[in-house]
Amino acid sequence: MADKNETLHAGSVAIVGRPNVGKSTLLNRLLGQKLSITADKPQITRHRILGLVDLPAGQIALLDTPGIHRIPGKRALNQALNRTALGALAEADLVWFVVAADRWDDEDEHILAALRREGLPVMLVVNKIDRLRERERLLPYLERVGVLYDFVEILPVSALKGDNAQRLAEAALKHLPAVEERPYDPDQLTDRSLRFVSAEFIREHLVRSLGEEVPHAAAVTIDSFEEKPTLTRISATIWVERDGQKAIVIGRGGERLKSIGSKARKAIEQLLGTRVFLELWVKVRPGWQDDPRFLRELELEEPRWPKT
Ligand SMILES: Nc1nc2c(ncn2[C@@H]2O[C@H](COP(=O)(O)OP(=O)(O)OP(=O)(O)O)[C@@H](O)[C@H]2O)c(=O)[nH]1
Repeated sequence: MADKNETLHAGSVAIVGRPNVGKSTLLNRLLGQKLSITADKPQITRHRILGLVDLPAGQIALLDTPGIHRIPGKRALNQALNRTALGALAEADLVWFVVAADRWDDEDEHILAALRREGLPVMLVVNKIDRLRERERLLPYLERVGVLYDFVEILPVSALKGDNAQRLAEAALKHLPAVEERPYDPDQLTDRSLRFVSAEFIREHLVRSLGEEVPHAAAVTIDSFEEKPTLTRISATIWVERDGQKAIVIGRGGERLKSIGSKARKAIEQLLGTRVFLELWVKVRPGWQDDPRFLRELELEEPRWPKT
C-alpha cells in the first residue's frame, strides 16, 4: 500500500526510436542490470522486451522495442520488427521517443509521424549527450526539436553514462496512472523466460564478434535448458542462412565459436547466479528470415505480462 501522503503511479512506457539510438542501453541502465542486448550495430533488438523498474513512487513496465525503419523492405523479419515496435504503443500509457543529441533525420521524422497518429503522451529523450563535443550545441538542438510535437517533457540523457537516467524515470511516473497498490511483484525483472534471455545473450556475443553482414542472418534457439541448484546445462543452436556464414561463425579451428560461447556463458552465469555449461551448434536454414513459422519459434509472437 502507498503511504498516506504519497500517491503511487504505475503503467507501461514504450521506448521507441530509430535503430542504434540507445533504447536497449537505456532499459538496462534503468534496470541496473543487463536484460536487453546491445551492440554497436543497428537493428539488434528483435523483440518487445519488458523490464520492470521499481521506484519508491511507483512502478514502470518499460517496453524496449526494435528500432523502427522508415523503409522496412520486403523481408518478413524486418516487417515483423516494425510491427512489434509499433504494436508496443498499443500497450503503452506513455512513450519515450529516443533520439540522438547530435542528429535528427528522416527516420526520426517518420517515427514522430507514427506517434502523432497514436496521440499518446510522448516524452522526448535526447540520448548520447556525452558524445557532444560542444555542449553549447545542445540547447539550440532542444529548442529546434522541442517544437516539432507537443512533448509532455524533454530530457537530455546519457544512457551509457547514466546522466539523468533516474530523473527520466521519476519524471515518467508523474505521467502514469495513479494506483492504490504496486501492480507488479518488485522482484520480477521481466516477462521473458530465462531461457529466452539466455538465447539473446548468445546472440549478443555472436553479433558483437561478427562483421556487418552475418548478424542479421543469424538467430539463436535453445534446444535444452536444465536448471540445477549450482549448474545450468544449456544446449543452443545458432541458425544462419548459408554455408559460408556457418564457416564464418565457427571461425578457423572453431576459435570464433569458442570465444562467442565463452563470453555468452559468463553473461548467462551472471544472470542465473549458477555455473553454466553451454553447448553451441551452428546450422544452416536457408531463407529463415522469410519463414513465418520459424519467426514464431523465435518468439516474435509476444507473450503477455503475467499480472500478480
Ligand atoms: N556515447 C554513447 N553511446 C551510447 C549511449 N547509449 C547507447 N550508446 C551506444 O549506442 C549503440 C547502440 O545502443 P543500443 O542500446 O543497442 O541501441 P538500440 O536503440 O537498442 O538499437 P536497436 O537494437 O538497433 O534498435 C551501442 O554501442 C551503445 O553502447 C549513450 O548515451 N552515449
